[in-house]
Amino acid sequence: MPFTNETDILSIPAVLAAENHNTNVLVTIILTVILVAVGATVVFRREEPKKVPEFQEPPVLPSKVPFIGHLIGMLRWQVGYMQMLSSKCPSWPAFTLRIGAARIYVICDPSLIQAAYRNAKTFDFGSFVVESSERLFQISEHGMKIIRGETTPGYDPNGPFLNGNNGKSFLNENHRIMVDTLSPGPALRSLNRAVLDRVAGSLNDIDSTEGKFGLYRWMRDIITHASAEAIYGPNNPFSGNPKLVEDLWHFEADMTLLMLQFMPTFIAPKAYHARTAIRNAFEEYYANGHDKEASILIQTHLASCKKWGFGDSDIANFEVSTLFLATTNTVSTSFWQLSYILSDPELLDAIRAEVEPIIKRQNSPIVGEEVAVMDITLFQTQCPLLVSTFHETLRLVGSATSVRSVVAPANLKANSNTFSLQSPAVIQLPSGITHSSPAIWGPDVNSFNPTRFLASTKATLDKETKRKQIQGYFPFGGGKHLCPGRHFATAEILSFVTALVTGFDIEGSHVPERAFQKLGTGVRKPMGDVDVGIKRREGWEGVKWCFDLGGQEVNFSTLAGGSDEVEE
Ligand code: HEM
Repeated sequence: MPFTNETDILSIPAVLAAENHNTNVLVTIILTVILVAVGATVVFRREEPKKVPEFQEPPVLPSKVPFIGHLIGMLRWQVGYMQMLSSKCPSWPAFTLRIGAARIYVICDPSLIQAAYRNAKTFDFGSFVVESSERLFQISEHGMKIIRGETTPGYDPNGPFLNGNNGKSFLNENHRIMVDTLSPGPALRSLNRAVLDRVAGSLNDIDSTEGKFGLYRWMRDIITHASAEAIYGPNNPFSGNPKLVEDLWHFEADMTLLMLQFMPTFIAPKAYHARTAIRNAFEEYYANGHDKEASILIQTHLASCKKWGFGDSDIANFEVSTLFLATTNTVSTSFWQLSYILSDPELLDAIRAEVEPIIKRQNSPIVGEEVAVMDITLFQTQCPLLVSTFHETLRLVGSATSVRSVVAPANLKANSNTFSLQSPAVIQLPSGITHSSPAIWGPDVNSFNPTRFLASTKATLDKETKRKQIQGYFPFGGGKHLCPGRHFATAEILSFVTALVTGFDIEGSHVPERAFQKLGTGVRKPMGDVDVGIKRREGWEGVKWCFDLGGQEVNFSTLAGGSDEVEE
């Protein structure tokens, strides 16, 4: 399947070319040089390439600039680059990019993507976690030895990386802790309870005198404070410290540049100083014993860090990553879902009518006021349109790319496609490609269709389209590393958005343009902010908001989708 016109490959679709981006030439050149070196280290340090001749490799997509053309493309267009390439060859199930001698396999076919997720043994994520811990979180050499599994009893330098997928190692244990404490059960329940109490507090503080403010930033700050309090307890470093909240988002904005470890105070000064400030604040937090009031997630993680021998300084270094993961995608998803609903008056009315029955109004003898209690266990059964808009939002603005390294030569097989993949190599599974494919979603792929994920809509699809949509929609990734925070995020987003559309009138909202998507971003951000005014809706003026998690466990498995079953 050769390309007939190479110029086509590197020409830029209007939608991407129109986007604002600020990658300057100097930084691009520096990034290019350093990432070539990084890529070579990641790719070559483990094994020599071995060939599996049985089947063909995915076809090579050439670039006009030899050796580093695709690297320059990735740095210039970042997350959007794979989408650009794929739009030039929409029928290709996968393609290979060559950067020097290194290979990147980009998988576009939904069945092949799911096949790759299932084989976590061959397509490994651990090496990327090790690499980013070292580059982004400034872990000491002693800490890196623990992370690389070198302090594990019986460590065999020639054995499987990180002592195997499920073997004894700090990373495997930490992964298990995340999955266990964030899956439906008592730990998640208390986390949900804490985050929603804090969200309710923010809603109850709203009065009509606020004037205009930026909607994205306002939601960002509420979610950041609520998540920090739920995860780290009432004396978390962010409480009463708006500067540290700003710092978290400065870090988030330029963390890719920090990963280069090249003149960080020059190329990413705000992110660099922000990381130091957050790290110092967490060191003080732990020194003062505030972690005793933290969530089970943090207490279990801390016990594990201590057991494996991490020093206090490294423990503080880790924390920026936890809070970053817990907020970065949740904030944008909440903002977009709310904006899409508010932009369509008929949809807004329909959602208000759908959610009102799950909100009970009652006079509370405790607060002496009228309370609006939202039963969040009923989203799944009683609010199909709301849930459909949640998924449609994630389809349109969620474009995370899962990356895995191919640790042994393998065949990737699904339906009629089988490809041979060499090792070492990197595979990329960009959800941006499948989420925006007209072949999967139809001609209205670029529009927000609120009913797309309703069971009644899906029932009209033929079997093949239904299969492609199920497999091609993966905003939370998949396989062993499927986002463990998806239940927590779903509860928080749906509750927050539902309370806002039901109890408040938000004036001036519209759906903004999307910002240029930097490497490392999962959910796209808005370009700029949207100035709005907010006031209590007629009939809801005096109520206090409160979220009820019901008598039973809130199980968001069906809502958040996905399963973490993988081949071991
Ligand atoms: C709308 C919100 C969210 C989205 C769209 C999202 C998306 C993702 C994606 C795409 C991945 C990579 C999965 C892969 O490569 O297969 C991921 C990983 C992860 N997410 Fe989320 N996430 C969200 C919220 C959260 C929250 C709230 C938390 C924590 C409370 C969280 C914690 C994590 C962790 C710890 C990982 C790494 C998992 C691993 O390495 O095994 N996420 N997320």
